Amino acid sequence: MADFSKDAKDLLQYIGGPDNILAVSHCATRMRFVLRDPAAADIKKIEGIPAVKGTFTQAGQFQVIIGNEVPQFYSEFTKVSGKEGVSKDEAKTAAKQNQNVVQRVMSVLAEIFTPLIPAIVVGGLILGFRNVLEGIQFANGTIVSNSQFWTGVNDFLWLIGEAIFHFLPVGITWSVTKKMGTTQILGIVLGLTLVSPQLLNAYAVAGASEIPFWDFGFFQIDKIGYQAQVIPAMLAGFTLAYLEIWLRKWIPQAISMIFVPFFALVPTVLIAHTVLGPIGWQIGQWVSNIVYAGLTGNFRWIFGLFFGALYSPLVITGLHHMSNAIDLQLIADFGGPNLWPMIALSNIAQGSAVLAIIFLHRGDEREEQVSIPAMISCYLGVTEPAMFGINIKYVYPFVAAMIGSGLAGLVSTTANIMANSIGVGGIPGFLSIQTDSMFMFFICMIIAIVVPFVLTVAFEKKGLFAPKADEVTETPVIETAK
Ligand SMILES: OC[C@H]1O[C@H](O[C@H]2O[C@H](CO)[C@@H](O)[C@H](O)[C@H]2O)[C@H](O)[C@@H](O)[C@@H]1O
Repeated sequence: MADFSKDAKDLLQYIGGPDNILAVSHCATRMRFVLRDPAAADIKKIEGIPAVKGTFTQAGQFQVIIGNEVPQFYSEFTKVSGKEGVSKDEAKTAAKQNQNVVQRVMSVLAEIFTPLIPAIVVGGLILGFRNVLEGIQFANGTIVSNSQFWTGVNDFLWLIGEAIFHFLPVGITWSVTKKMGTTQILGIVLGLTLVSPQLLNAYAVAGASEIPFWDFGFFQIDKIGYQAQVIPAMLAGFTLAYLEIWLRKWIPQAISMIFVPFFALVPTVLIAHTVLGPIGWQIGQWVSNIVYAGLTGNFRWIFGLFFGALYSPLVITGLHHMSNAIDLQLIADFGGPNLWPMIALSNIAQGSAVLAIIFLHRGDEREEQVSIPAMISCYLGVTEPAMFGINIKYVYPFVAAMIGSGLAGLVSTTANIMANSIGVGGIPGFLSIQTDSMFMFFICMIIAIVVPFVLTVAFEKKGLFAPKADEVTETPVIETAK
């Protein structure tokens, strides 16, 4: 494991010392700071730190790209700086930063869904494996129909798959309370009330001859579950969090322990089952119907082309995780996401552009220390080390990857490629693809590997999209928001 103690100390010094840090956190590959005085950070020096692959400012956050080892770096940084996490005041300061409404919505979605990804990826692999066990027809039937052992495995794995996908509202309401800094256990309880076995399962609603209800004499409330639903859970989660924040302002400290949780949770559960749930379900269906129509309509190839090409620039902004909200709604409504396969292809395309750079610059040991791990990381679903360490630096590999990804996206939507779930967004991504889409997904993978590779080689040879030599030596600074 790398020793980051010196790099962490240097970062602390160049960023302006502990007093200049209002908040620090990290995501999959970056340290994210809210700085008191952003001008006090010496960007040139920070980018000279060996562990740092680049910096940029997005939506008021100063982000320092470290790569996959960011959790270790973060823990070292918290030791040397004594700074950890985000306090309420700090969060307020961060919220005041210059974000427009769209940016705010996207970053909120990204923050809520990022903590859920590890579980969703496990779920995706499980669904893919179960698909092989019970979905593929061999000459004498499926694996499950021929083996008690594999039937047992298949049933057992659904315990985990169901927990991840059907009980997803619990993860969402928990994540909302975590993001809002309110009581997380209340978020978990609220989520459980949306998927409780006392309710009619969401998947049984369409075929039910009658809907059970709570009978209050002069009015009734339907007992409907919100299994796998995203928007009802988000609406309920935010209602709970804002109600709790509001109650804390009014209820005296001495009795807040009893009254705040009670008056936050009970009304929220009631509103969730009367208003927010039905409305949220409807909105969720509209969103997924619109996206699904875009992904399956006559012009789906254009949608695929643009989404494929533009996904990696979206990753640069850090707002890409909001796509998980849409994919999860597509899973709930259509049994699988058809947006996510393009995400996996885009990540593969970035890795392939780096592969071309490794080939073109073979023998450059210094660069290979960055490029080889970055390529592996891309092929396993994390692209920032590749993009910030190599592709954006040289520009033409990034353009080549965008073109390759756009073409792969075009083919993916044209062929209606569908996944079982969100999976590992790289080469292992094929494990999460539905069996009847598997062949075309392999074709798309070939496109996402070959096109960026060939174009990167061609662009370098022809000098196309290449920055001037003196610009390449600098690690790029990408300003995506002022
Ligand atoms: O910012 C980290 C990475 O985020 C995305 O990948 C992660 O989420 C994907 C689902 O949206 C999942 O398939 C992948 O395995 C995860 O690593 C993004 O696609 C990556 O480019 C990015 O590096």
